Amino acid sequence: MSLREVRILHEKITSPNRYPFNVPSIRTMDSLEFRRNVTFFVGENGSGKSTLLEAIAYQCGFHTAGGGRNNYYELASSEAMLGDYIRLSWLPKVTNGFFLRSESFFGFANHIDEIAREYPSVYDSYGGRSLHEQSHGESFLALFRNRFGRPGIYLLDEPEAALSPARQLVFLRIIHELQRRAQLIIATHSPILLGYPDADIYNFDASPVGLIRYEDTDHYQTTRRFLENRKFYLRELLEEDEEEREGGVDR
Ligand SMILES: Nc1ncnc2c1ncn2[C@@H]1O[C@H](COP(=O)(O)OP(=O)(O)OP(=O)(O)O)[C@@H](O)[C@H]1O
Repeated sequence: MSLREVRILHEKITSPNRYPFNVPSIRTMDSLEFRRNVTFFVGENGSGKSTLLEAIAYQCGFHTAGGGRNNYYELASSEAMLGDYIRLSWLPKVTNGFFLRSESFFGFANHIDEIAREYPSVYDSYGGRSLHEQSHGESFLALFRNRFGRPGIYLLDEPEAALSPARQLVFLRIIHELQRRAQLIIATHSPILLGYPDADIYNFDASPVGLIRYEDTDHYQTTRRFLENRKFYLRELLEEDEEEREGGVDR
């Protein structure tokens, strides 16, 4: 583990009411400590996980649309608006690694195809063929298996997006191998990935963001309740919906 802490430089912020400084998790955060090789960010949609992860990627010098230090490509890099307002503390400093954003993976695959026109051997790092010739989930796993091996820091934003539950379990093994020589920070909604043992989970729904036990996350509790008693759960959910509609205002 080498990234020890991220600190928000509140003293530099001049427009606290604007994005990203007005996001509650960011507004109330002084610093986050990284104590383990695997750290998860969990929280509702819009709670600020990607905002912070992107800012960390920016400070690492990774392309903020996804990729490593050497992957500069046309896809407009998102501005990582928080990037200049955080400070990272390292021991030791690492420069190697990868930032994965599921939503910009398509652009990344194009970029690799372009490189391959001149250097076909680039595919060796991505399962031997174009990422576009593999299914969404296959291409993710090809990237994880082939490119994620070296020591460094891996910042992953919802890596489960394309993976079936069985492949998420395969991915857990990849995480397990990788964390022996690398640090991973993963924003996720997957109750399977979150179950990885010996990880810290930071809850972005809390103000300030704090550690949470796996079993206390909404993701675990909601999934568990659903799976344990699906019929009852659905009846409540759907009937509530009908009652709301019946009692609702006519449009
Ligand atoms: N470029 C932007 N300009 C203004 N607001 C933004 C911008 N990007 C994100 N936001 C807002 O900031 C908040 C945090 O967004 P962020 O993407 O960090 O959430 P998240 O926790 O990663 O969500 P998800 O789980 O849905 O990916 C949201 O309310 C979002 O609408």
